Amino acid sequence: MTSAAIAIASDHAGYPLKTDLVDFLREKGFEVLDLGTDGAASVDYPDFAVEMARALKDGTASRGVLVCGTGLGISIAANRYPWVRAAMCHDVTTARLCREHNDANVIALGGRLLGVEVARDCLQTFLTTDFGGDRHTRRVGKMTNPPEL
Ligand SMILES: O=C(CO)[C@H](O)[C@H](O)COP(=O)(O)O
Repeated sequence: MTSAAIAIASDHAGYPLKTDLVDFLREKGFEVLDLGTDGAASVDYPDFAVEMARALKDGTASRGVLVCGTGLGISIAANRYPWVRAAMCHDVTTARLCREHNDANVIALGGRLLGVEVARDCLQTFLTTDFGGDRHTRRVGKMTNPPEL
């Protein structure tokens, strides 16, 4: 892990889990960049995915955590940006493999689907698992620079 902050963002549906994960990250000693949302009022998850993409692009964050109701919409939105590899994870195996094989730099979690303990375990695994390199480097490169169609 680099020393840059871990960015975290959610919509209203992900806000309760985000609040817990901010505490978890701080307990673990990480610097946390909380990009919102800041309460239960209904918001649009793509707006927070954009802020995550911005934080990763300008280097204020090295990794990110995104939470919406399912983890689906906010990961789809973040993955519109080629430097974002957001992986929707629902257990520690997907959290491990998204790092080993995909070099994911963002974990996306479903705040309405996951219990807090499972989400914390996923995040811990995501943050402590290294990219495997080798053949996976070539494949990640193809995602970062896809052919023009
Ligand atoms: O999971 C999500 C996107 O994938 C959103 O959190 C969900 O769609 C929000 O729904 P609602 O506006 O009904 O609270």
